[in-house]
Parts: sequence; C-alpha cells; structure tokens
Amino acid sequence: MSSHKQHRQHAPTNINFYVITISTSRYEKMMKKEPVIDESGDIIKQLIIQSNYNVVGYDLVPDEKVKILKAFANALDNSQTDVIISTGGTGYTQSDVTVETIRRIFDREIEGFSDVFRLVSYNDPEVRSASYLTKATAGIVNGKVIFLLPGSPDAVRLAMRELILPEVGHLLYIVRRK
Ligand SMILES: Nc1ncnc2c1ncn2[C@@H]1O[C@H](COP(=O)(O)OP(=O)(O)OP(=O)(O)O)[C@@H](O)[C@H]1O
Ligand SMILES: Nc1nc2c(c(=O)[nH]1)N[C@H]1C(S)=C(S)[C@@H](COP(=O)(O)O)O[C@H]1N2
Repeated sequence: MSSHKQHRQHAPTNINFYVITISTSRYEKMMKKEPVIDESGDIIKQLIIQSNYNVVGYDLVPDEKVKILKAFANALDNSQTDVIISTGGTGYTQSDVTVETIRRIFDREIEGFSDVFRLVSYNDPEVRSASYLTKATAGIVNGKVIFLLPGSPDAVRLAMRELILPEVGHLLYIVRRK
C-alpha cells in the first residue's frame, strides 16, 4: 500500500467544524431581527453532517475586519474546534476583506487549495473565467485548519464535496505530525 493511503488510514474519524458566514446584508437582517436565509452556511453544515462529522459552532458577521477577526478568534479559542470553514467576502469588491484579514494570522498557508479550487471552478462550465475572481484559500493556525470559501452556494458545494470533505481527515493527520 502506498504511504499516502497508509496516512489516510490514520486520519481522525471524529472531526469538529466551526462555520462562519461573512455577509453584511444577512448580518443587518439578523440585527433587525428579520428572518435570515443563509443558504451557503446551511449547505456547509448539511454536508458536514452528511459526512458524519460534527458542527460545534456557527457565527454570522458582516464584512468588517474587527468582527471577522473576533469570530475567528472565538472559533480558534474553542478547544473542540478542529476545522473552521467560512463563506463570503473572498472576491474583489471594496467590501471583501475576509482573505486580507485572516491570511495574516495563518501560521502556514495551504496555497495548493487555492490552485486546485480555481482549477475545478474553471472546469465548471458555469464558472469558467470567473474562477479567478476569488481569493479563496486555506491555512493552519495552532494545528487547526481554516478554509475561506466564496459566498456563492455553488462555490461552497464544489469546495466541500470535491476538495474539503475527501481530504480533511488526512490533512489533520498531517498537520498534527511532528
Ligand atoms: N451566505 C450566503 N448564502 C447564499 N448566497 C450567498 C451568501 N453569501 C453570498 N452569497 C451570494 O454569493 C455571491 C457573492 O457573495 P459576496 O460574498 O460578495 O456577498 P454579497 O451578497 O455581495 O454580500 P453581502 O451580504 O456581504 O453584502 C452573491 O451572488 C451573493 O448573493
Ligand atoms: N466554484 C465557484 N467559484 C467561484 C464562483 C462560483 O460561483 N463558483 N463565483 C465567482 C465569482 S462571480 C466571484 S465574484 C467570487 C466571489 O467571491 P465572494 O462570494 O467570496 O465575494 O468567486 C468566484 N469563484
């Protein structure tokens, strides 16, 4: 058996995820106590549960760096959290600050995630050239893994199904090795 497959066998099977939605419009609705539809956040949670992993926390914040940092600090400070997945604010509008805000706290960035995510997005006929309009990336902080995904439900579904869920156990195994 290849060493890659052996490592996959050692992957943890019980993985705890913390989900953070970054959306100014949805945050404002929540503050006005209006009903909030967070389709992308819901898709992430649903796919985690379908994979027999756990959701240990959820937060909804606007595109504001201090609120984003607070949400990630809170998720990282939760001893249960293994993986944080966020959705939103990875594009190039002037309010998109997720990647610039969180990248600076990464111990190490997982650059390959951005490469492969944009490749699979490009191969989706619905996305094609719009694939390079996201700075979606991943990184490691204190042995916990963070994925910063775009806001679109299709992007979130693609990243979770094709890239994150099949590899996350193996990734945590590697991140925890000396
Ligand atoms: N949580 C979400 N659920 C479903 N769709 C979303 C979500 N967040 C963003 N989208 C959609 O993804 C696309 C781009 O997302 P982006 O993060 O730029 O959000 P937006 O809707 O412009 O933002 P905001 O709520 O921050 O004003 C838009 O088409 C938006 O409607
Ligand atoms: N797979 C995939 N990637 C995608 C998209 C998508 O729908 N699916 N949308 C693109 C578009 S149109 C933009 S503006 C950015 C959005 O990033 P944001 O929603 O985080 O701002 O992601 C890009 N990457």
